[in-house]
Amino acid sequence: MTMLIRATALGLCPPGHQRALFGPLALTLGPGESLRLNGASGAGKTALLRHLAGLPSPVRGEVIRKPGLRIGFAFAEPRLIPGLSARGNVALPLPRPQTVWLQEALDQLGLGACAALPAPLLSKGQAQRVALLRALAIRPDLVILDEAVSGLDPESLARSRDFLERSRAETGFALIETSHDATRFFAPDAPCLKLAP
Ligand SMILES: Nc1ncnc2c1ncn2[C@@H]1O[C@H](COP(=O)(O)OP(=O)(O)OP(=O)(O)O)[C@@H](O)[C@H]1O
Repeated sequence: MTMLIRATALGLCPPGHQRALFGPLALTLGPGESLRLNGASGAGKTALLRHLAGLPSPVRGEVIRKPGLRIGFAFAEPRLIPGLSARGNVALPLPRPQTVWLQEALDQLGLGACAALPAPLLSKGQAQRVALLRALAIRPDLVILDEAVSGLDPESLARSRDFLERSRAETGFALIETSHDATRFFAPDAPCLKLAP
């Protein structure tokens, strides 16, 4: 099977730490596969996810990504563009205007009424749903969710779960996720990689 990501000799020993927080460890992820990352606060989950995605990170180790791999990344902190509306943030990474998809997606996540609001006026849970849609908008091969739904109420969580599952059924993306709340994993039965010394 073609691998999306293959990583080896992963490890983290941040400046000022006497010993490694985790590693060495390796992981591979193929199309449509899921992986959960587990570890105490400060274990290095966000740092590892950033390293896998090619973002600046103190984690060391080789990462080979399938050429052209499209990664949709959503963090606990939504990191929306403040000068754009909710709709504008989701539309930003779209390669071309997809008005129908956009409106349906916003409605399905319960964001229809706030779609025109500037990002700074959204609640945390609204902003997290916008960030989730933005991650899915590019039709990614791999979705990385880092505590991405931690602020959602049960109904918003259920809507997000439905939307993510339907998107996944259409495009078959792989998923790596982390959550301190085990009930908030989208793939709770997926293999779990525990980060620990
Ligand atoms: N750019 C960086 N430079 C130096 N150290 C860093 C950097 N980024 C993270 N760290 C350190 O790496 C360690 C792991 O941080 P990280 O945010 O990955 O933990 P986490 O497992 O995601 O924690 P939480 O569950 O609380 O979000 C922390 O000690 C942090 O200070």
